[in-house]
Amino acid sequence: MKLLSNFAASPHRVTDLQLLRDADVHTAGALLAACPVMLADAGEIVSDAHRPRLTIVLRGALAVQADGDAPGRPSTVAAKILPGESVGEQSVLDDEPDPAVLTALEPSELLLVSADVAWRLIEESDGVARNLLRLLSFRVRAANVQLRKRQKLGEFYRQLSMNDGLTGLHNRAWLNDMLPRLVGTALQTHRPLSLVMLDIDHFKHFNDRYGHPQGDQALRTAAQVLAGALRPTDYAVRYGGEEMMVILPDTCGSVAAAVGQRLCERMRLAAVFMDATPLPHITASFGVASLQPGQDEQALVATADAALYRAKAAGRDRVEVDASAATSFPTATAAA
Ligand SMILES: Nc1nc2c(ncn2[C@@H]2O[C@H](COP(=O)(O)OP(=O)(O)OP(=O)(O)O)[C@@H](O)[C@H]2O)c(=O)[nH]1
Repeated sequence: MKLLSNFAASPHRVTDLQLLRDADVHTAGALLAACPVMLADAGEIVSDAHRPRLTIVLRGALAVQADGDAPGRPSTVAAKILPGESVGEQSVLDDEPDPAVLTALEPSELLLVSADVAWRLIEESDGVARNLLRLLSFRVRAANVQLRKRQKLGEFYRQLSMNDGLTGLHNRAWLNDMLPRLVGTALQTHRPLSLVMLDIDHFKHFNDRYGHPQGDQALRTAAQVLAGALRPTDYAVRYGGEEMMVILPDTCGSVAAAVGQRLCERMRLAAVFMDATPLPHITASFGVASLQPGQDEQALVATADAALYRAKAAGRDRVEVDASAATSFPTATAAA
């Protein structure tokens, strides 16, 4: 930056400065008189990372870049400071250098006000203090709005990362997070919990014969069958490839076996359409298991998976219920 003059010798007036709008012009003018007016070139960084100070734009414009931007990444402009506006108030108030990076967006004239002078301006005029409070309150409000937007966006991406893009079911990442919690809750509360694992039959053949997009459509149909047949408290997960899982909290083995049967029948009957063209029906094989005392989620999944492969070996399009479902974890009532 190049020194142009001090404020007293510049053509700018106290009344042009928003922060000093309600200040006594003579007192404020006297306090600002010796403050330097600098000329910054377009693109020049004008922030001072070592000293708190107020920077007031007299001509041109400044970009404020958030301090949280990762190095090497294009920075995001958090705010634009126009003639009459100031930046750095908070750094003056808490006596900490401002970590935000200020860049001149065009050739700009800037009034630099040290923390000492800024404090004297505040002490001399209630109007300046009031303007400052209004400004800070506005900024806090704007920051809160930004924060809420980011939180919403974060939640949106979190949801997205927990769902399978093809079927819309929960995905493996969701399962890895949730199943241990569901199992833990069931064990702690002595409530039953059952799993149904299913795998579409001869799906390689389906893909080879009708094409991968048609296979994708069959997977979507299978997911719809699951989603349409479950209670709101149940969960359907795409476990991987053409294998899916249904988690049934608070459900004993005999009920889970009936759910498996119902899903098996609905899968067999479900029509698969690709652009209004009907494709052959699909079937799936199912394995049902129920949580046992002392069992962890991995053992439970392995038990349901083993039952599923017995269903495959027995001819597919059927439900195999593991012995654990017959002796399912006692409900609170049964345990009492
Ligand atoms: N279209 C499509 N196919 C998939 C997807 N994920 C996995 N597959 C296919 O699913 C098929 C699974 O084949 P296999 O594991 O041999 O099992 P299968 O042919 O269903 O035979 P069984 O399970 O024994 O009845 C493979 O051809 C995979 O390419 C997917 O997202 N879309």
